[in-house]
Amino acid sequence: MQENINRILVINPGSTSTKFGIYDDDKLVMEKTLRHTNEELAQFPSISDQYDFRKDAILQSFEQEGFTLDTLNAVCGRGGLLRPISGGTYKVNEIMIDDLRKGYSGQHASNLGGIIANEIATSIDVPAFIVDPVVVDEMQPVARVSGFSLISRKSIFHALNQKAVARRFARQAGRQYEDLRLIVTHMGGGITVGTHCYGKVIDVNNGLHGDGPFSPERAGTVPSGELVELCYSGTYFRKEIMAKLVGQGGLVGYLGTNDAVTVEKRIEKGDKEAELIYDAMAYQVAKEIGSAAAVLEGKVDGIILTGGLAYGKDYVEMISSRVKWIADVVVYPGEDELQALAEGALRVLIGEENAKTYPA
Ligand SMILES: Nc1ncnc2c1ncn2[C@@H]1O[C@H](COP(=O)(O)OP(=O)(O)OP(=O)(O)O)[C@@H](O)[C@H]1O
Ligand SMILES: CCCC(=O)O
Repeated sequence: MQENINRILVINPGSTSTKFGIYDDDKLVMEKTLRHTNEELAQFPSISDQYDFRKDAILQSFEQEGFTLDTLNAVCGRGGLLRPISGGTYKVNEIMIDDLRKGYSGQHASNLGGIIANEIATSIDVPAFIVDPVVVDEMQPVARVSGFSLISRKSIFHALNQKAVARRFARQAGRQYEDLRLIVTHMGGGITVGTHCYGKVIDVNNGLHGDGPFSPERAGTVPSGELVELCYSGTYFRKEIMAKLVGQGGLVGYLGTNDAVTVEKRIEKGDKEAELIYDAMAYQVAKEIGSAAAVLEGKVDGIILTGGLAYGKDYVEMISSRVKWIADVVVYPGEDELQALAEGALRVLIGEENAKTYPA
């Protein structure tokens, strides 16, 4: 390998997969998705117990592809439910590892990203980083006020992909991300709608167990009084209610599947319930985009739709037709997360940016 090229291993643990890639600078050399079955993961009581299983799977596959660790200049993982921090690239440190291990803000597969990156990097004495974890918090003060004085709104969202696609939009428009006012909607297992104002996400729904549109497997905002009544009805355990909000909410709760492709097939066959629920999911996303447009006072440079659901042409149309009066709608299906991790690490390795220190 040429001496002036930085080889970076990037790691993105998801709920049902571990994705990793090798980059020479920002060029993809190899990428792999290791899928984990329910049975495989069910043997681990918690996400942190999956650590060795996921790390060994990466290392084994890495070697099978003919790569050796000593060629790496850095390792970068997707960061997890840490303390709220601003966006950017962070060097992994002890406080971070401790927070990731205990799940400072909760349990999420991405908690393993920084831990695995750190272990591999330490073994070969190169730096380990995380980039734009799900807890990136750049919300403006007014967005934090929930209306219920005991609870503040939180920023938990697809920060890595949202920022990556926003930068991609800016590059394609010949502009700087920091000069744009954008609405970025990531639509995957969870759905988050971010209001990006001059390089900061000043408002966003908490897509994990907070608010916003319902999604393939999460309930999003629900009528609060009735939820409280249900919690105290004696019918459900706490765990069951939580599962109905996250994991078994949204499409799963109504239609028994989190797979939008299956839903589309049911609609084609004339399933009216599926049609209504699918349309409701688009309707709620469109309403959230409308709210973001109000936050940006109607001055919006673009609306970006991204994530797995953005592959669905009909679904995209159901949203676009409701919001295209606000600004042009651009669709980037899937996600750019591995590339975003590599670019985040590279910006630091080539001195374009300084790595931030967690938790400052
Ligand atoms: N071609 C397609 N048409 C419509 N929907 C699709 C298509 N491909 C994938 N999807 C849907 O996208 C959703 C999953 O999106 P994605 O893969 O981004 O989620 P994830 O990575 O599991 O979760 P998250 O993005 O929230 O981290 C599923 O509902 C899936 O059925
Ligand atoms: C909302 C945080 C990312 C996810 O959907 O898992």
